[in-house]
Amino acid sequence: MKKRQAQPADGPDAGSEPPIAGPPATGPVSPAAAPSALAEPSVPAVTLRGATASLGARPVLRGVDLTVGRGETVALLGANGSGKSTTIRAVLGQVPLSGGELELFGTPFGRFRDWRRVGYVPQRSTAASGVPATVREVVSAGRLARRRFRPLGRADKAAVHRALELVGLADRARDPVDALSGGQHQRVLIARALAGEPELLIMDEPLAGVDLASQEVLAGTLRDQVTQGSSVLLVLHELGPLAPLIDRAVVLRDGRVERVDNPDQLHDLACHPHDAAGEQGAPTAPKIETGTLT
Ligand SMILES: Nc1ncnc2c1ncn2[C@@H]1O[C@H](COP(=O)(O)OP(=O)(O)OP(=O)(O)O)[C@@H](O)[C@H]1O
Repeated sequence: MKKRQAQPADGPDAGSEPPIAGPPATGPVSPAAAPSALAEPSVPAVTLRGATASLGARPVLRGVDLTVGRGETVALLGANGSGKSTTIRAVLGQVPLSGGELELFGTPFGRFRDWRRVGYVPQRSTAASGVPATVREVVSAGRLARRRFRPLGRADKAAVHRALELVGLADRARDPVDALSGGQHQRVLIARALAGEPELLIMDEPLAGVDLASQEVLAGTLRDQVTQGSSVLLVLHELGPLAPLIDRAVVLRDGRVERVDNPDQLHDLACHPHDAAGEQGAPTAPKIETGTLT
């Protein structure tokens, strides 16, 4: 099935800021990559090699290797505190690496400017609740990396509308975000990321605290993105309705990759998440230890 070919992002409105995530922290960067890597669709969207990072004095990432290929959907799993959120925050430049290498679309992080290619859905608890804005205004912020400080054009407004339709909230566009339920709020954040038409979508626990209806909307939306060739990196506590979309699950433990599960193992985990052994006593897939849903 799939996939949309990744387009090289250049041109006058190419975004240069991280996606609604504040300025990236500075940190060591890998050696320069060839400029042609930006135009090379086979180059992974994300490459982390031996990434280490500390929060305060505490070493949190202890040598993480992670690759998200073009059109690939990778889930980060692991117990509470294993370093999942820190890993994606490192990919976004919010947590500086103390060692190792990070490349986005083949470009060393320190030289990466093309943030319009990246969409980010933060954990819902860190999202902008209490902000006096309408649903459309929040979703429009997803075009900022493309527009910088210029007003939205027709294409921007169409992209915002499309994103709202994708998450089933077009009829709520004028409502204040504070008038929405938790699950609907999560859908707004997803629409904000989708409005930027990213090639790489990064999501931190998109299912946490989300009702079944919104989970299904999310699964459908993600399927649509993947079909178009987007790459997806997401933190999950359980695979749930997203299981069929996931190509690889990278399980973290104590800031390191404990193991990587392929689609067959994922099928077992999705169908028998709590079975450590099959009917004959033969092991199926090792159980994924997850944190609790918040
Ligand atoms: N600001 C901080 N300062 C110091 N330590 C931190 C900070 N934020 C997180 N940590 C610690 O870093 C470790 C990894 O945290 P992280 O949020 O990446 O884990 P996680 O796997 O996403 O956990 P969860 O499933 O609970 O969201 C944890 O031990 C956590 O206590």
